Amino acid sequence: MTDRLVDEAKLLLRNVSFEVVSQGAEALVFKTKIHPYYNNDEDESSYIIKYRPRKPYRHPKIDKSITKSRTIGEVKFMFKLAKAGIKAPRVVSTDYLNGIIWMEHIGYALPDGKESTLKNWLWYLEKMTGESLSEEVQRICVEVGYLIGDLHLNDMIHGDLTSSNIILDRKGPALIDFGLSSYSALPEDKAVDLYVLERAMNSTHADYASEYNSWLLKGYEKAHSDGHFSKQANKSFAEIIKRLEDVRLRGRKRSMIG
Ligand SMILES: Nc1ncnc2c1ncn2[C@@H]1O[C@H](COP(=O)(O)OP(=O)(O)OP(=O)(O)O)[C@@H](O)[C@H]1O
Repeated sequence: MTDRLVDEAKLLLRNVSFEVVSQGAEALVFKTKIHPYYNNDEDESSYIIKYRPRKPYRHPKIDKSITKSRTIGEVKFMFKLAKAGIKAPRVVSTDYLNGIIWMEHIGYALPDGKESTLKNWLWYLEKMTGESLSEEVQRICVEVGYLIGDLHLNDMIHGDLTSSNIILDRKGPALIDFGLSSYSALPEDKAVDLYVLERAMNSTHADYASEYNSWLLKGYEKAHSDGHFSKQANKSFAEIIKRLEDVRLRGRKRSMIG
């Protein structure tokens, strides 16, 4: 399956050598050294190519239109993030008709060779070092919470916050994967975004999730209370947290009913 999709991508990306990074539900992700427009043989930069393949079970016309609108939606969201100064990869180029986004590669290799997603980093610490609750982990979780706070202060919703969709870069944490992103000023939508992350942390980092989640919320609160965005931000934080409690309650009821 993947081989066929990689072959399809090779046809679209002629003369571009790449390695496969991941195959998710929506897209294949490749890493390349090649810049789409200029000869960069001399520089050390890497790029990520995200490719949404055709879905054979969809009518071709509908498939084309879905791929086009999702790719454009993701690219626009990334442009807005850059404009708002929220850390995320910069878009280099897009071929939206073929579902391709070429973007800056961010992050670095962890000592075990894996990409520096928050998940891989926390797992590495959990398994290898016994330093899961260090001051550094607390600082990074607070920074991630602050980043998400900034996202929400700009009325932008990620839609799929997990520890895999946060990459630790030398310049600080950054968000990736905006395939489910949207725009909303509603506390409910922001609370659901936070709840998705809380659930993801609970399932992916079960032993330390309560500490991680409380540090993430601490950073989220800091973004709302340090006055860098607006004076009203504090009030909106209180509304979001109230909503988050409702969302958690609904989540618990749903899991009790099954
Ligand atoms: N700009 C980037 N820089 C570095 N690594 C990246 C970048 N974008 C994606 N990746 C890597 O590729 C993986 C998958 O990317 P992404 O989440 O965008 O794809 P996806 O198909 O939507 O994934 P999924 O369906 O699993 O959520 C990430 O977890 C990360 O390891």
